Amino acid sequence: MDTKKIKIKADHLSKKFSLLPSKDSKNKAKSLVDMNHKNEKDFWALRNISFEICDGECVGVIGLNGAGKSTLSNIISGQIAQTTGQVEINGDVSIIAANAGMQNNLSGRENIRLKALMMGMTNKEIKEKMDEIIEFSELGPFIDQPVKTYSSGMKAKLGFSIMVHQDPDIMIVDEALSVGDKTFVDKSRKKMLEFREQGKTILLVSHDMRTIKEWSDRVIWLNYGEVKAYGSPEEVIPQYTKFANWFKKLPKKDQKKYKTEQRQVQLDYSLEKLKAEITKAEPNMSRRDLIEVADGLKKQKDNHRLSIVSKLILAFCTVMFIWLSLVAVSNATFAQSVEHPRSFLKQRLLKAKPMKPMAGRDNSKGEKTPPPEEDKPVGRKKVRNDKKKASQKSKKSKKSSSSERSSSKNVVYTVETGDSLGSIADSYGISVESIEEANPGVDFSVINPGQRIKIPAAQNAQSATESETTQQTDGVSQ
Ligand SMILES: Nc1ncnc2c1ncn2[C@@H]1O[C@H](COP(=O)(O)OP(=O)(O)OP(=O)(O)O)[C@@H](O)[C@H]1O
Repeated sequence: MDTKKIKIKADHLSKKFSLLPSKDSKNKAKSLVDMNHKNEKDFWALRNISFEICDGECVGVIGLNGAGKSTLSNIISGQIAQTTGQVEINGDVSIIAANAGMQNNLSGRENIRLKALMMGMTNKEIKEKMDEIIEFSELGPFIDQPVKTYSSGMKAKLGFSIMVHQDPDIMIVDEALSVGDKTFVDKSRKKMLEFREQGKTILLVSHDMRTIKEWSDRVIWLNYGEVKAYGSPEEVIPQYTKFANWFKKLPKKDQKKYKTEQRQVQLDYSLEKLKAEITKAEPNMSRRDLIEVADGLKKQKDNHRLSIVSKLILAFCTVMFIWLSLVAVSNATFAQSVEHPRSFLKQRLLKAKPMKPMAGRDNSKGEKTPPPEEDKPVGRKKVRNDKKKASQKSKKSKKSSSSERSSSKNVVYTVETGDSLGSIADSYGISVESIEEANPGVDFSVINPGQRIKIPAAQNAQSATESETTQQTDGVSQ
């Protein structure tokens, strides 16, 4: 009985990338309004991949350029997420790729620190291992230079040194053995051998069949995103070599035709095709499992597009943003705008009548205010900034309030939306200071709709007189 533990298990793994539309001017204009990315094309870099890798195994991954080898190693190392399927990883994974995994703007030393922290090493452990890692990397004084200045061989040396000192359970080596110089490659191989003897798992991505043959217990051959073969090196390598030789011997135009056809298959792939493949390969799958697969795939469907719920949330946020902007530029409070949305919108958008302050409710804090006092009637005249409008307004309101104004009592004015202290003072033909004096202790730095203000008696009477005079004049002229 095989007692080996499964270290990596992939089930119906797929990876879909969205290809951006070509950048001609027609597409550029379209892309600006293409919120749902409808012009983007789906490209399936991996399609329905399933395999298992056990404890202590070294599995080689081979295939032509663009076959999906790096995409697969990036999914297994957790750098990118798969589109469908499951990946089960039992243990810590560390990846060394010739061209990936480094922060290019950081120095070699900073990258060592960053990776060590990501692996959960403490500051003390990092300090203890730092010199050892730097020495293994052979980078000498270059360790403090930004990684973007390194050659690919130098990057591989740094990556490999970090990885072997992290001591992971699963090591992914993506083309890293082919870029260093011979002494470094020999040193790296020795470390990998030690690693293997400890019964750890290695995923080795390489174009070099000799390296694959030397190291691998099993080989996965990927071709344009799908597994063409998975088995012992003796089985798979000859099949792949035969295919690679056939491909190389094709005339250039036939090579191009073959590539175009294969890429088209990757573009035409879909979740429906994946589902059909799964049900065909596993006809005895239980109804429950089938539903699970179908549900899982449905969830992944169009995952880069906005769902209905997201669209609704987006629409709601947009409306709220516009509404709050209108509230911000008006003198109304949010509560008022919501309670009287029509008059608020009329006032803001159609520039019609100002919004009435809410009866019995104060302004900003939404606190209750007492209703207007009947023995001290509230001035309901429309306040305008210029004196002419103010006097016209006085005329209009004469019938309702001139007698009250001409009395020697104080008038109480209820502030309306759009009023300022200056405009109120103007409309009564009095000074701002006199209003302030008549309302001791009131902070007039901000006035709110619904706020009640005493208008001083003397000037009030004067305002009424002026108002009446204006009316008489008007009467003569008519
Ligand atoms: N981010 C991405 N967006 C769109 N397409 C991508 C992306 N990453 C990879 N691809 C495409 O996915 C396919 C597989 O790429 P991948 O790098 O995995 O191939 P590979 O087998 O590692 O190639 P190579 O041997 O040249 O390193 C390629 O056609 C590539 O263009």
